Amino acid sequence: MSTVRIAPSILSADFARLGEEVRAIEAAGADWVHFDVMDNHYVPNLTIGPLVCEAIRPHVQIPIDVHLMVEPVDALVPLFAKAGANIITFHPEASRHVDRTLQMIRDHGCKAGLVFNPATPLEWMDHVMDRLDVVLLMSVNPGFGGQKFIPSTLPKLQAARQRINTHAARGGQSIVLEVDGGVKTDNIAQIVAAGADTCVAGSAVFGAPDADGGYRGVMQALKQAAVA
Ligand SMILES: O=C(CO)[C@@H](O)[C@H](O)COP(=O)(O)O
Repeated sequence: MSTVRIAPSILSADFARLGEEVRAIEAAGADWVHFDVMDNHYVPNLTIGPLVCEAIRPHVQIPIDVHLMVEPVDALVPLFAKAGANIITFHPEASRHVDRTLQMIRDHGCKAGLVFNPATPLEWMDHVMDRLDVVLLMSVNPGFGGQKFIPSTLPKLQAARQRINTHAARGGQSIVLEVDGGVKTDNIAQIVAAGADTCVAGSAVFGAPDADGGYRGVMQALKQAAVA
């Protein structure tokens, strides 16, 4: 079985049963809970905040991976850290001081990461490599679940993987390479081959429940397809 991490995005979960839904994905083998925060300003959609993070925290042991699609960023960092987030990622163009925001996240005891939209250049990474725990490449434009994977993400993943490996070869810390948007059983192998070690999947997971309402079947299918 593959060692790729799967982080189901609860954007596609049943919000009326969120506690049950996150317990079900953990029981099915999910590695992280991916938690999409949208502010109707940086992105057109409006979703969930620290209160919901705090509410689901007691339901799972696995890390909560908070993806901030908000502008500005900094005021939310302490709130999500207090609400039980383990990882906080943000878009560099949404923060006036990227280095400071990364450090702030780490100072609050969370892993820190940058998120790159399809048209955001990877050069944003170069001067903050030593502050990064996660690099998240968006393979759709952020704002909505259920969109189609943008193929130009594949060479971009290879380029990000090269930067991360070069950094590690020079004695730097290890950095997770995560991809988000349109990940399915029929493209996950290519995505992992291009260098991703962590895949967010929203509609692919929550849109394919087992007969008992769990998600073991689809989680297993994604992990198996990742190494096919
Ligand atoms: O952040 C986002 C969208 O902005 C993602 O996390 C999506 O929620 C992933 O959903 P699918 O593309 O897997 O349905």
